[in-house]
Amino acid sequence: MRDGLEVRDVVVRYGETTAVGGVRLDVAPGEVLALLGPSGCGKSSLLRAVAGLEPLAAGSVRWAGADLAGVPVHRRRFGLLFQDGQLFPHRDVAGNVAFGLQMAGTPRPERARRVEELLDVVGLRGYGRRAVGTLSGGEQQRVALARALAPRPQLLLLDEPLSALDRSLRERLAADLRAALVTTGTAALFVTHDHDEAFAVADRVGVMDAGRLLQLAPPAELWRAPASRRVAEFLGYETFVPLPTPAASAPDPDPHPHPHPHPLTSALRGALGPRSADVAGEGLVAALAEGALVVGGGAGVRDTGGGGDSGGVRGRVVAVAFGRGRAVLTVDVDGLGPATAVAPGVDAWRPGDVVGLEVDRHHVAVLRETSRVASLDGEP
Ligand SMILES: Nc1ncnc2c1ncn2[C@@H]1O[C@H](COP(=O)(O)OP(=O)(O)OP(=O)(O)O)[C@@H](O)[C@H]1O
Repeated sequence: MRDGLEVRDVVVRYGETTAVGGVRLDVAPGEVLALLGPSGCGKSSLLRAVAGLEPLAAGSVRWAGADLAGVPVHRRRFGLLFQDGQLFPHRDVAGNVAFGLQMAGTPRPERARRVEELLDVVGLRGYGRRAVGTLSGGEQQRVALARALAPRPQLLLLDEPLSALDRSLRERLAADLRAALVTTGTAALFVTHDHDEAFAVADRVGVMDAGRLLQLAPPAELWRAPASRRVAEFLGYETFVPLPTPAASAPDPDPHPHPHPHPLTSALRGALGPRSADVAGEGLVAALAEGALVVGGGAGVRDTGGGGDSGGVRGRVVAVAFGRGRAVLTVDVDGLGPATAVAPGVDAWRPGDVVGLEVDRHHVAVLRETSRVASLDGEP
């Protein structure tokens, strides 16, 4: 018998629409797993099926080895938290947090203790007597989280709980949400379309598309080695550069070695080092996220010549945007087209500048593309 949640080949259908097309995953006790994917990929449907709110067309959902088919929502001991926490407006903060405990018949002194404890966990100590209508959106979601955690659910199911909040609040709350789950040792399944949020909250992230789970891995592993271009795109990789097999490491001696590899190909191979050699072979692609191309040579220095330290990769600035303490440039790299580069200094750059570019390998992943793509070096 296994501990925790086991989702096995779950299918959810709405009439002709297959929203979830056979998903298998586990959530260990105390583990936080995020489901990441675009709107309509089926992540909410999967969450609702685990909750018991949607019938399974096929497959099974088990907790601690017991099949939950036929177990109604309120008997699963799973907590639910949605985008809009839906607090009871006529109860104060403590009354909201105490709700589940009251339903379970928890004695009053223990209830009061637990409410204090939970308000502390979500950073709202002393808020018990406040009317919920006087709270900010972020505070209301904190109360909703405390209310969901109070009855010690075996699993907390969260559907985009932060998406109604503004960005800076979301970032802070994502960190606080993770801390609250870890502190209370609560296993959670967390649905989001925001990769930063998934990375901030989860121990492992599952990337979903069109009702399928494409990859499930810890954030660092997912970031370093996305299984496909589709996964990489969801994670925020935006530019894809083919990496032809270098002549030296090709299985057969290449009758047409590349005498002049594209400077960017060489720079990527140099920056990636053994990572690109490890996965030598056909169809390798480097995926570049924002931050992968960095304007070298210090602020205000333009490279109009041979490239200097940048290994000869040059780009022409097409557009300039402000990026929180740095410039985010759209640069046209010969043979690659438009790509994003970051640069020190927020107002030192103008469209038309030619800049030298370096590669920051922490923002680059190597993946294998099944269909061949044209090479920067002019090889097929
Ligand atoms: N009650 C329903 N009746 C019919 N079709 C539905 C229903 N709920 C969802 N769907 C469809 O199932 C598919 C998956 O929807 P689901 O809400 O699970 O996706 P999602 O990834 O959570 O998207 P979002 O982030 O927009 O909520 C979509 O094509 C959607 O239109």
